[in-house]
Amino acid sequence: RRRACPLVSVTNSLYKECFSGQVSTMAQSIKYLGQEEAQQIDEELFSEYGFSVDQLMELAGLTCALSVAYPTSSLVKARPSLLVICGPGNNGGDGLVCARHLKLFGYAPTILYPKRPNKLLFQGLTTQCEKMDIPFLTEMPEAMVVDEAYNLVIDAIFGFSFKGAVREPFGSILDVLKKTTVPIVSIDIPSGWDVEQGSTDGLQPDMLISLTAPKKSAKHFCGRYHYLGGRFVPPAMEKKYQLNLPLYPNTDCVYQLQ
Ligand SMILES: NC(=O)C1=CN([C@@H]2O[C@H](COP(=O)(O)OP(=O)(O)OC[C@H]3O[C@@H](n4cnc5c(N)ncnc54)[C@H](OP(=O)(O)O)[C@@H]3O)[C@@H](O)[C@H]2O)[C@@H](O)CC1
Ligand SMILES: [K+]
Repeated sequence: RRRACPLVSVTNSLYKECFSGQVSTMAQSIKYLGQEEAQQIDEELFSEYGFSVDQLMELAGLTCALSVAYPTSSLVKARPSLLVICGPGNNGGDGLVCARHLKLFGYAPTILYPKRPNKLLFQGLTTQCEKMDIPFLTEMPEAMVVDEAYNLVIDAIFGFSFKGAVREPFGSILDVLKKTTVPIVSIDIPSGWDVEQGSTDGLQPDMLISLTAPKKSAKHFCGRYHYLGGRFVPPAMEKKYQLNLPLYPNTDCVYQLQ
């Protein structure tokens, strides 16, 4: 059983105050996306709507940092240490952006980024983190070490393009994560889960941050906090895919679904 997550409990109570009475009714109608539909929307944002990957990745990663760090000034003073584990695709890119913003918010992230794509985008994001004095680990620590050294793990390993059996080195990393007790925050999909079916013996994160819209596997999420982020969907796209997104309040970029 996982320990209570002090970071997210504060976030939760604040959001409850803001949204009491509205959450369940509005959340019911949100569309849960299948894998192909999520990929199609992603592709269309770039091809038809003119967005660039790094633009949306910045917004996605910022949303994730905001979800973790929602005004918690006392925790910022304590400089909680976090482990951010980044995978080889865009989910990993979200993790790098998230780590950079968390550092700016006063947290002390450490990154594990074992498989780095040979692309300028990811090289740039890595350099930005290095220049912010965010340390990079060379290997995944044992579960006991993770529990002692970090207050929170951010899972940015796989997103909506994950398929099939987990390949190394990520199988071993996920095995360690399953043994840890420190709270886990998963970006978009709990890594290792089938994007639509979920997983019965996989990671059980405490927080899930769904980007753009939740994926079908999110129906199997049993953790405490489910946030929606990615407030960048143009209304015409929302209408076309009948996403039925909730109204983000004011200028907020995070919406609590659960
Ligand atoms: N529109 C949005 O909402 C936005 C979405 N964004 C984010 O993008 C995410 C989707 O990104 P994505 O398409 O790059 O896929 P993602 O899952 O990160 O990685 C694929 C990589 O994983 C690997 N891999 C796959 N299966 C594997 C296995 N079994 N075992 C081992 N490896 C496996 C695969 O490797 P390969 O098959 O190439 O060897 C490939 O390298 C999305 O979830 C969200 O977080 C934001 O950034 C921007 C706006
Ligand atoms: K993930």
